[in-house]
Parts: sequence; C-alpha cells; structure tokens
Amino acid sequence: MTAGGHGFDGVERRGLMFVLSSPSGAGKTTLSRRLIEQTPGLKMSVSATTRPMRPGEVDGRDYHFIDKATFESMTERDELLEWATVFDNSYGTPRAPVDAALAAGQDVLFDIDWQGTQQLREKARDDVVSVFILPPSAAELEKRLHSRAQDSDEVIRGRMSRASHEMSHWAEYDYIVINHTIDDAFAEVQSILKAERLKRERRTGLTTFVRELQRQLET
Ligand SMILES: Nc1ncnc2c1ncn2[C@@H]1O[C@H](COP(=O)(O)OP(=O)(O)OP(=O)(O)O)[C@@H](O)[C@H]1O
Ligand SMILES: Nc1nc2c(ncn2[C@@H]2O[C@H](COP(=O)(O)O)[C@@H](O)[C@H]2O)c(=O)[nH]1
Repeated sequence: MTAGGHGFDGVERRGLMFVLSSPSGAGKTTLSRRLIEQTPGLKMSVSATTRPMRPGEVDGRDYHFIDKATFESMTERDELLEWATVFDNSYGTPRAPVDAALAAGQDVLFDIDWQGTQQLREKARDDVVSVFILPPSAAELEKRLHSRAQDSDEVIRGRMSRASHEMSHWAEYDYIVINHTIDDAFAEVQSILKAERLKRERRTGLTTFVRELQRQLET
C-alpha cells in the first residue's frame, strides 16, 4: 500500500499510517494539531463528515463537511479508505490524499474511531501504528468536553454515555497514552512516532546502506 520515501537520515523507508483514537474529548485533536505543527514529513488525513460544522471549524481544514447524499456516493464509488457511523453522523477517510501522501514518502496522521482503525488494520496491518488516548478520569473527560464549549449539553451527555463503549476497544491498540497534561501526552505520542519511524522492517533502504558501509570497510 505504501511507497518509499527518505527518512531524516537519508535511508529509504516505507511511510506509515499513524492513528489516534479515544473517547470524545480525551485530546486527539489537540495532540494531532501539535504533531502536525512539529513533525516534518507528517500529513493530516482530513476526514469527510455529515456532522454540522462547529464554531471555529474550517471546511477543508478540520473536515470536509458534506451532505448525506455526497457521503453515500463517495462510499459507492469506493472513494473512502474507511468509514463509520459515529454519534449518529457519518465519517470517512478520503482515499486519494492518503495514497498520494504515502506515495510521496510522507507519513499520514488519522484522528478516527475504533471502527475505522479496525478497517485500516485489515487493509494494511504492517503500515498502521495505533495509539489510544485515555483521559485521566471520567470527571476530567466531562470537564474537557464542557471547556471546549462547542457542543450542547445534550451532545455532551450523549458523548459521555458512549465513552465507556469507545474505551472498551483500548486493547486493540499498539500503544496507550493517558492524557494527564498535554505536554507529557504530546511527548509520549511524539516518542512513539519517532521510534516507529526507525523500525528496521520499514527502513527498506538499510540493506543498500549497510552494503555500502561494508564496501567502504573492505576496500
Ligand atoms: N491534557 C489536557 N488538559 C486539559 N485540557 C485538555 C487536555 N487535552 C485536551 N484538553 C482540552 O480538552 C478539550 C477536548 O480536546 P480535543 O478536542 O482535543 O478532544 P478530542 O479527543 O479530539 O475530541 P473529539 O473526539 O470530540 O473530537 C479541548 O478543549 C482541549 O483543549
Ligand atoms: N472511522 C472514522 N472516525 C472518524 C473519522 N473522522 C473523525 N472520526 C471520529 O469521530 C468521532 C467524533 O469526532 P468529532 O470531530 O465529531 O468530535 C471521533 O472519535 C473521531 O476520531 C473518520 O474519517 N473515520
């Protein structure tokens, strides 16, 4: 599924799909924004959704806000890499930008739920690195949803009531980060990405690199 690009040290490697999931309000969006700002070679996958736009959101940056008919025609034309119904709305990952980024040697960051993560894993197990973000407590999760000040009390109640079910999928993920403070959680997520980028299996150019080192040593 992924083509090669060059790592920071010049050795060619396969791109990876870096997935963040969590119950609503645990901090995925906040962590994703920081990661994109601070990580060269990482591109955000912008999902399509039928959910109404929140205050401050920008079409094409936060989501592609589309109607139900457009979403259905995208699924029929197989234009979505994965898709799911979350909190009564449809969400999906447009396939073309992900393929283009990976082909250009970039890694791609996904903020998607457990259903989407399962679908990505089925399609490209070796290229998916998944991280589940947990809140430090239920009270703190509710506080964060209120502090975001973008959803009605009714929507927040709905998200809180579904948080336990979301969290029941934690053990399907490669890594678990508990988001106590944003700085610590960010440092942990950043370390995971750095280490995964260095994995031998992804570094397709290592054989050539080592052969060249050996050639230099033997001449
Ligand atoms: N460690 C933290 N300490 C305090 N507040 C935090 C922390 N992490 C995130 N927040 C705040 O909590 C709120 C929810 O965070 P965010 O929007 O990133 O969650 P999310 O997981 O992306 O939610 P959703 O799934 O609904 O999109 C935001 O107001 C954010 O600023
Ligand atoms: N399976 C997918 N899940 C997605 C996608 N984009 C977002 N999401 C998840 O939906 C919920 C709610 O998000 P919100 O922005 O309405 O608060 C959250 O868990 C996201 O991770 C997607 O393309 N596919």
